[in-house]
Amino acid sequence: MKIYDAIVIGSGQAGTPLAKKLAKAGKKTALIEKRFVGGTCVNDGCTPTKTLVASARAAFMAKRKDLGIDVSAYKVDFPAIMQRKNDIVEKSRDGGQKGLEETENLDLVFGDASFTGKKTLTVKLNAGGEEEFSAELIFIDTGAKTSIPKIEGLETVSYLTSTTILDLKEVPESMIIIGGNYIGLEFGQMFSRFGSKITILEKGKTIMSREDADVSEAVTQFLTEEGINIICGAETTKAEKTADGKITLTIKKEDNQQQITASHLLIAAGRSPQTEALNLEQTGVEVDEKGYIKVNDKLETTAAGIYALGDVKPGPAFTHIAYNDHLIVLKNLLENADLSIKGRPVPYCMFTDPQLGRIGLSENEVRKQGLDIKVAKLQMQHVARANEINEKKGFMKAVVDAKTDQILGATVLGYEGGEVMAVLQMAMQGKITAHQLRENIFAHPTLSESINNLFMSIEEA
Ligand SMILES: Cc1cc2nc3c(=O)[nH]c(=O)nc-3n(C[C@H](O)[C@H](O)[C@H](O)COP(=O)(O)OP(=O)(O)OC[C@H]3O[C@@H](n4cnc5c(N)ncnc54)[C@H](O)[C@@H]3O)c2cc1C
Ligand SMILES: NC(=O)c1ccc[n+]([C@@H]2O[C@H](COP(=O)([O-])OP(=O)(O)OC[C@H]3O[C@@H](n4cnc5c(N)ncnc54)[C@H](O)[C@@H]3O)[C@@H](O)[C@H]2O)c1
Repeated sequence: MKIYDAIVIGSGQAGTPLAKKLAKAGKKTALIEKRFVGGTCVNDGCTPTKTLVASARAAFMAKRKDLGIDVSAYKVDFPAIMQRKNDIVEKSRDGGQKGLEETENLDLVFGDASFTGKKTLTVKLNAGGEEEFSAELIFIDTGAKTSIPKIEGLETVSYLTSTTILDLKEVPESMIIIGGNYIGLEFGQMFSRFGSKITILEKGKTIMSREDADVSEAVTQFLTEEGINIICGAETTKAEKTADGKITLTIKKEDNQQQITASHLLIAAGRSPQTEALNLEQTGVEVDEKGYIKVNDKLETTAAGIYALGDVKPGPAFTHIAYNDHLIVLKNLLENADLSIKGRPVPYCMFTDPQLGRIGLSENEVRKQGLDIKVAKLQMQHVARANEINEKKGFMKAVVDAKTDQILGATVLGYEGGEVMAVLQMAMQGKITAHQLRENIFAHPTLSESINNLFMSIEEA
């Protein structure tokens, strides 16, 4: 039995920095990872997808003629695109691994961990054999994996997930995507721009059903204009392989039934926590009905000394949230801080083109709460910078408390929407009022400059 002060399971966006900092603080630490250093974000999530989104935008720009440049011929060199993606992923993964290996007091162990007792684990080593580990402090950062919906015949067709799609060798001729949210929409637009004929099937009434209706309407419009077929309110009842190796789905929409065939199928219908293999029954760590580890506001599980961070716990599943989780746990443990996840800002950005940057409450959420609010809204076509670069799709919107003039939430659906959203996030955190922003000096002509005009729209309303 190898005895440590701390064991971190999973080298994700919380586990990697946590293990490193615990070791640097003098705690003898083991970081156990079954696959690759960096977890989902580096290997199968943010890094590869945003690298590919950039290539897809380059293809889209080559096709556009509106800026007066006519690229008479262009080719999507898919192997080169994938090689660029692989190079960036490997550089990040290798850098992360080297950093861990060079950290004193830290052992990086490649293997699959599961509990054998309250504070003991067995690790099936990737190199072969098994080893027992024990520590008083254990941190679970095992992330999530693709959820596979129950569809008759799905097991008979070879479908892709957000992980396996990253190994494609050729651009699919056509692809059906089940799920119309982050993963489905980012991959859908990307592969459409690479040349695939894309159909997105969403079971909800709209795509991006957690967002305001004006957001999902605008995104539907720009994706449809690019040639993507979006079918909402669609239940997939059956999957079959055709004689020529394609995939046919039977879908039911209201009382109508229809069949759609494509060369490829991507499942993007959500993710579920990786807790099954952990054998949590051996500890006092409880999970909810979906398998997420139950935690309190300080990320402590129901077992003393065991913490859960990142996507394996309920709540928003983003890299920056997993990273923030590690800061909360670390500072509470090592610096006697009293940090919690309660009330922390949860910004996010969906990397369609244009992007959707979001922070705080949506208009819908605020109205449901019955708060007295004012809404500021500005179409991107009225933004000077957007006109100059001809990126006029989308809008900016902010919800403002009528009494305090504080911003409660913001939506920036537009070119580099995530960056403009971050400016509004800082204003919210710094408690800068809508009135102050209306008159603030921003450099001209930037996209952020239009924050003046956004808040002027309240006065004009
Ligand atoms: C396609 C895609 C695109 C995304 N894009 C974005 C984006 O643009 N922005 C954003 O903020 N977020 C994005 N995300 C979400 C983001 O990747 C996750 O929120 C983030 O990686 C969560 O980090 P984590 O620390 O919880 O776990 P993960 O990064 O998932 O790491 C968990 C690690 O634990 C390991 N592990 C699991 N079980 C065991 C075990 N029993 N023993 C040992 N090791 C184990 C896994 O191998 C994995 O390496 C994306 C996700 C996907 C799938
Ligand atoms: N840019 C980003 O920040 C980013 C990008 C990608 C992924 N992510 C993270 O990854 C997670 C997973 O993303 P996701 O898009 O797979 O999941 P999601 O849970 O956000 O969305 C899944 C969508 O699939 C639909 N759906 C579920 N079952 C279906 C079925 N049988 N048929 C048709 N539609 C169905 C749901 O209604 C929903 O709209 C997200 O929580 C997100 O945090 C983030």
